[in-house]
Amino acid sequence: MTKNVPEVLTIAGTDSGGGAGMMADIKTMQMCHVFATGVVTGVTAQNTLGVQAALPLPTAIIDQQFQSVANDFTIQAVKTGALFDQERVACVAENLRKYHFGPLVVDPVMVAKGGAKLLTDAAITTLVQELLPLADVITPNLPEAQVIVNRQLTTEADIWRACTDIQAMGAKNVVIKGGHLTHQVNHDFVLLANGRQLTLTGDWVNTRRTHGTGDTFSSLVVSQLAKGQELVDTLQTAKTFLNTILQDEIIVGHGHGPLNHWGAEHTNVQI
Ligand SMILES: Nc1ncnc2c1ncn2[C@@H]1O[C@H](COP(=O)(O)OP(=O)(O)OP(=O)(O)O)[C@@H](O)[C@H]1O
Ligand SMILES: Cc1ncc(COP(=O)(O)O)c(N)n1
Repeated sequence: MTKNVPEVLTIAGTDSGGGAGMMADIKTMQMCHVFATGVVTGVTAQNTLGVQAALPLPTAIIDQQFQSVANDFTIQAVKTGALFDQERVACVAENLRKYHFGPLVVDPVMVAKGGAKLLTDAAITTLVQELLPLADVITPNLPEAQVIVNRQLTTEADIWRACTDIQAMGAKNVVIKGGHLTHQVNHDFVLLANGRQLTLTGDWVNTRRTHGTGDTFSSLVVSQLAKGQELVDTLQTAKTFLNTILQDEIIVGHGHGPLNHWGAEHTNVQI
């Protein structure tokens, strides 16, 4: 028996600890039954306790990976994760303008859970000017949204205004993940391209095993879009998937443990 499967691309850094970055992306994509390809932007020596070292890759090998993927695969949706610095952000944006990979989800990763920087301050302007206008969906968490709009976001009204401002910068659909708003509220704020606002809600899960939540969320969105699911349904699926797997912990590592990507198997989460 032969069959076609949707092909997707993640452009991200690796995590030797397996819980975040490209590793979390591929695990999520695998669970969604799409075929994952990857352009590695940099390598991190990392575990659940933190990031011990990071090495951005030369742009020549990033360019070559794009070319290798583009020459052989029919990519239906693509996401970006950790891009490290200005040079790599510009390189990725240039390649995304050159090749047509379908809907682009930009996860503007800036800081790892343990506090290590995964994007230099100097790269923020390049990200806003070059990558953000290409995004069909952008998924900043609250601290990332604050950096993008360059002001504190305290109230829900502040967050909705930030969604509008980020949309005005060129991203079509904006999702500000509100997990960092307080430690009990778990709303994500969505401003769709047509101006409609919606809130994704879910119970707060009291766990410290949250390494890779952002990567998993954006990878779920990319995978479901590649399979043809509508954006609103896709976002709701991503939220439910995260909520479900956060409640089904696996004991791995000694710090902020990774998610259990099998956790939605045998549940009614449809992916
Ligand atoms: N403890 C939790 N309980 C329930 N949902 C959570 C929890 N932590 C994160 N989420 C959800 O997971 C999704 C990813 O959000 P989060 O804010 O963690 O992303 P992030 O900070 O970008 O992640 P990362 O630090 O991995 O890049 C959101 O929908 C968020 O509400
Ligand atoms: C290579 C890479 N990409 C992304 C993250 C963010 O994930 P988290 O904030 O959960 O540590 C990370 N830690 N490492």
